[in-house]
Amino acid sequence: MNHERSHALFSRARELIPGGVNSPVRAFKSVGGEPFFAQSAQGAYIVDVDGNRYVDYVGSWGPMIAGHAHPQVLAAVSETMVNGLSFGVPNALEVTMAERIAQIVPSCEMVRMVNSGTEATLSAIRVARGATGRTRIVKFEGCYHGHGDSFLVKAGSGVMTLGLPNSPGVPSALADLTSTIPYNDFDAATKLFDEIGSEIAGLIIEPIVGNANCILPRDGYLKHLRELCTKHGALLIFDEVMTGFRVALGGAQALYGITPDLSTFGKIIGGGMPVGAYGGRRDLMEQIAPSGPIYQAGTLSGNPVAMAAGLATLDLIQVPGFHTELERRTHVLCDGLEAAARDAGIAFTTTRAPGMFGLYFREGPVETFEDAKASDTARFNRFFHAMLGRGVYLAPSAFEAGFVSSVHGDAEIAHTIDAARASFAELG
Ligand SMILES: Cc1ncc(COP(=O)(O)O)c(C=O)c1O
Ligand SMILES: NCC(=O)CCC(=O)O
Repeated sequence: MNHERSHALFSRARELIPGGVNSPVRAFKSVGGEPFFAQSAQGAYIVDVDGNRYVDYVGSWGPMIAGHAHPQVLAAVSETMVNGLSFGVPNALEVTMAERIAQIVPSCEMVRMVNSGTEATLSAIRVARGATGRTRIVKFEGCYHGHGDSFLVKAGSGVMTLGLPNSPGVPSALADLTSTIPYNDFDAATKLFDEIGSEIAGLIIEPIVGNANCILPRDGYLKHLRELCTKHGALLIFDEVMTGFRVALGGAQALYGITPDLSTFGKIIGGGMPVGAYGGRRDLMEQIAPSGPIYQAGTLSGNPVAMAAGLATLDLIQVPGFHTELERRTHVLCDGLEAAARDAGIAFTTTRAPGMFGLYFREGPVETFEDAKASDTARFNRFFHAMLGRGVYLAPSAFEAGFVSSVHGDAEIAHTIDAARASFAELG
């Protein structure tokens, strides 16, 4: 594959943009090599500036659940943009969006739109602190909630990939207020709440962890956390920026039947435009300015074009059976990859939730962050490049979930499994 133009762009980018990228996970740091620069993307495919075409399992890190450049989403954007790109006064589409989210996710009795997942999570913990009058936050090792100060403590995603789980620049006075515990460890949560439960404002969790590869909750684990929060007067915050509208229409909270106090969203509800949202119990959300004293704001929040793209995407995924089909495709892909690895005698396993998956170069099961870290990442890196060379783009890190969209059809999945068969054979 020729990557001449991408290489030239990356050289220019590195002169002026730190690391050549506007978000670290794009830099191919851990897998090695250089990122490709996108020219266009359509359906399940992304095409680079050198004309190479890849089946895309990153999907812009989550939003493209209905495929890239879906005609209905593009039409909604074009129809909306001619009326103006931003108003700075309320518009009808943001009301429709709030109604839609509240209808799909019943725990969100009220919703506030923001511009990224990071904004959603940092606003949610501000509400948790403001409403409870407490300061401590609990999170889980390997979970990523965006780049807010309070979350860059033993975080996943790029910070973990780059070995920077505790970022410089976060004052220790603030980081010390974030306690981290191992995901899926019932006793660690009980013990922490027994010790400092009365000081905990909120516990934030990726109900399915997608930023330390892909780790599913053990039976009863989320319920256990719900009970601990209720008992100790702390708020349970589900960060559904990744899982929301994906693992089920109503997100992980619908899949597992748990009601959080607050939820955060992003990615899919923007349909590829910059969007985030947070919502939850009415009594909590009413404490946000201007109805209450907890301040949170945004020049571009509720942007009409972003709302239009998000609503059009929600229209596409609200079709009955959408998520069942997404789940089926995820299984076909993961079963195929496991079979190919078995035939090649490679220690390999997958984890799956509807529309998302994890790949591990080790035997299963994978249930904890420690299990995920025990994957042979050097092998993953070689596999990543072997797949890329065969026209399959996986997340460029052993610690990121992959995404399946509704337009990853039989042909794309079959191509992926064939590519994996050849790639596994090369790994030896
Ligand atoms: C679970 C989770 N929360 C929060 C974020 C932050 O979202 P954003 O990158 O839009 O700020 C991400 C992804 O980046 C995420 O996966
Ligand atoms: N799972 C990782 C992300 O979704 C983050 C994308 C980014 O930081 O660019």
